[in-house]
Amino acid sequence: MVARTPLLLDLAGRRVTCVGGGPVAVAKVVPFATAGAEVHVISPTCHPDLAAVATHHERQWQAGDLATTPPTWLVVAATGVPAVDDAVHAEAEEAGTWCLRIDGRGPVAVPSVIRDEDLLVAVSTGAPALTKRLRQHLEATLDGRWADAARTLAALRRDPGVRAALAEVPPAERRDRWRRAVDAALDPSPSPPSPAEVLHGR
Ligand SMILES: C[C@@]1(CC(=O)O)c2cc3[nH]c(cc4nc(cc5[nH]c(cc(n2)[C@H]1CCC(=O)O)[C@@](C)(CC(=O)O)[C@@H]5CCC(=O)O)C(CC(=O)O)=C4CCC(=O)O)c(CCC(=O)O)c3CC(=O)O
Ligand SMILES: NC(=O)C1=CN([C@@H]2O[C@H](COP(=O)(O)OP(=O)(O)OC[C@H]3O[C@@H](n4cnc5c(N)ncnc54)[C@H](O)[C@@H]3O)[C@@H](O)[C@H]2O)C=CC1
Repeated sequence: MVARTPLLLDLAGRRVTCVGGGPVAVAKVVPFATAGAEVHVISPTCHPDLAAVATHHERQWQAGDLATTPPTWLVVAATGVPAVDDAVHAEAEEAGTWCLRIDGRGPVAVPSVIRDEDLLVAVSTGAPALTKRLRQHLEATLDGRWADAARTLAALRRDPGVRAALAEVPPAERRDRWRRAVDAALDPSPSPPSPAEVLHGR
């Protein structure tokens, strides 16, 4: 078992290089482009859905391809050709670049994701087919009030008025107000307390 550590990455404006342009590359890399990554594909062929969101270099992988300006943050080894994916992976380790291998043999892997604006649930198991089934099960059973609460509370967390009000109270009181704001946001009663009022201490 590979014990991978879950992290949340902000890829906006960051360089992602994808070696290979087949259907699996599409599934992995289109979401990175949607998240704002600057995606370059190095591959003799490139699926149109990937070409639509990336710069396509129509050729095979060459040693030195990760020495880019700006630097490559993440490389996806997506040829399915072991010798090529090995070469990409080795160069990534040398350069300190994260490497997602679609054959599962790299340090980086993508989870299954349920996303509704500020709410994100990520799932991983040792078996991708089970991961997908669990994601579908959670999606079908996840109550919409969690996403509603996330939307409300994340907006309040960014609100300068709320930040200013909370800056004036000691950390223990701040934590208590957030805990009560969560209770308010999840309160199913017809006229629940307002999370904003709770955070302002009113
Ligand atoms: C390690 C990882 C690396 C990575 O790709 O990041 C990886 C590797 C491999 N996947 C393989 C096969 C399949 N992958 C899927 C589906 C998904 N695979 C995803 C992620 C991951 N797949 C990473 C770890 C995930 C984790 O930790 O749980 C998901 C979750 C996310 C996504 O792709 O967005 C997405 C579901 C999205 C959703 O929720 O819908 C299905 C199901 C289907 O297609 O219906 C199958 C066929 C059934 C099967 O084989 O299990 C093979 C064998 C290929 C072969 O044998 O030819 C390998 C290589 C290997 O490790 O053996
Ligand atoms: N991680 C996952 O979720 C999954 C992984 N897989 C694995 O993915 C692989 C198949 O992926 P597909 O996208 O279907 O493959 P594919 O064969 O359709 O695409 C491979 C791509 O790599 C390119 N390529 C080949 N040699 C190259 C080189 N030297 N330099 C640059 N590009 C090169 C090809 O032109 C093509 O665009 C298999 O190894 C399978 O085990 C399969 C299903 C799911």
